Amino acid sequence: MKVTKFGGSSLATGAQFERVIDILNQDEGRQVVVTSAPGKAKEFPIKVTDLLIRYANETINDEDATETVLALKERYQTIADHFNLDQEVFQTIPDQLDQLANHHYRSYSYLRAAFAAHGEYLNAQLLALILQAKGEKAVFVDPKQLHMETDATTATLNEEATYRDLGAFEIKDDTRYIFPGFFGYNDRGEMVTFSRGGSDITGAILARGLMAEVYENFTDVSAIYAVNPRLVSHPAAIKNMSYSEMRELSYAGFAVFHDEAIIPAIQAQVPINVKNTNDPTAPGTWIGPAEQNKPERRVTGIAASDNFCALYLHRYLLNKEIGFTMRILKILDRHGVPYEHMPSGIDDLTIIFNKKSLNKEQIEQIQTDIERELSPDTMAWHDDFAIIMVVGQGMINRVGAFTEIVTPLKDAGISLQMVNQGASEISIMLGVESKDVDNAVKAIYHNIF
Ligand SMILES: Nc1ncnc2c1ncn2[C@@H]1O[C@H](COP(=O)(O)OP(=O)(O)O)[C@@H](O)[C@H]1O
Ligand SMILES: N[C@@H](CC(=O)OP(=O)(O)O)C(=O)O
Repeated sequence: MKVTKFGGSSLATGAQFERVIDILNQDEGRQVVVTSAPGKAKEFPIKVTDLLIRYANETINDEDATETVLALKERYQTIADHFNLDQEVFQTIPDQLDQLANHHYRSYSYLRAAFAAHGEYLNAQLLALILQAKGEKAVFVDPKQLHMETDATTATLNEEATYRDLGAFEIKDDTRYIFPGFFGYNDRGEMVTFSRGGSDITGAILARGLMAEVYENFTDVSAIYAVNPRLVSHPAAIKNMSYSEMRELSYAGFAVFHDEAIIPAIQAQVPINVKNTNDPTAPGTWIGPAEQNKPERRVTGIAASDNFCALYLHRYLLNKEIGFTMRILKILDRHGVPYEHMPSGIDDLTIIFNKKSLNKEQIEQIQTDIERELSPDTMAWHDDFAIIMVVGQGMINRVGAFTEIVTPLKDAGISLQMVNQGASEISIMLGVESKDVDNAVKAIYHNIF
């Protein structure tokens, strides 16, 4: 049995749904299907999830949501019309959109989560209705088996309860099960979402919990490329790579696959195959254990993200001072702020944060506390910090790899803010100013590939 996830671009229009149904019919093993919400298409420049977030905000602010609701209904209606779905059968979808605003929610966070989750919730129902209308045995599954913990904004999976329930989920040979991606339920029966792009995570959890032979992830590119195809035209395709390589690359900006979705696949050793809905015969990219996925080249991929900010600290004899780092961690803990990386030198230390993890007020408070409690000689806040991650199982011995990466930056006149060749032997992390990041990635890519 395979778990097959389709991204928003694969389910954006009726024509895309038709491709998806063809793909399902080509392989009886594709029994567990995960849907995203309808994504962007030429005629629809806004993702359904973003429309739902707008609808949620309008509801919270008591604003007129008529236009947004109409736009949402139109997205699902055009898909239903493509298949001449009986209007009476379809009607449950627009009805649920109307009802969303009438429910009671414990807080605005739960309201936002429930609204956002409905993109996939309704799309999975619609796909099941279309398949049923075609005479196929397809059932929509409300993902009650996905148990979520804590509040709506920092939801995590309750692994024990989830994998226990998935272990008991019965799969009949002749049936296709259509699960919505992106959300689960907490103990109180409230919908709670993963972070954006989280339908990939649902697919991976189902692949692990239902012991799939493969986790297929259908998107709109024929492979994962060595560099973002929006940056370099016709980049080298990655035929296969290890779980660890994918995790580092997706963490650092390869938006094609969610970085947290690797973990359940690793835990159950389920291979992942990223494929293209619009080019389904292309082999795509395989991701699996390192032993079976030997690298073709020293460098597998180069990812970048400017989603970071950094605090630079300098103090002479920092290396000799016991407890300096511990006091920094205590300050961060006090303000509830996680950090991403903390590379250090003999007298310097850089703390790198994800921009989404802290607000302006926290930034100011952290700096005030560090100034007061640690008296650094220099302290500088970098708001425009980007990270480049050069990743490759083949770099493990690294002889020559560093020169290959850094020389093109020097030649392009790009100043390196930070280099971290830390514990992970398969990656080298570089910090540059955001304005330089695209040119830096292109320069490294063209020097290596
Ligand atoms: N290295 C990469 N290889 C392939 N695609 C990438 C890469 N980095 C970023 N992308 C982008 O990821 C997109 C696919 O991810 P996403 O938009 O989330 O798809 P889906 O809607 O199928 O979930 C591609 O269209 C591409 O622009
Ligand atoms: N629809 C959600 C979840 C998701 O995974 O979408 P996609 O598969 O289109 O990236 C989002 O937009 O974040």
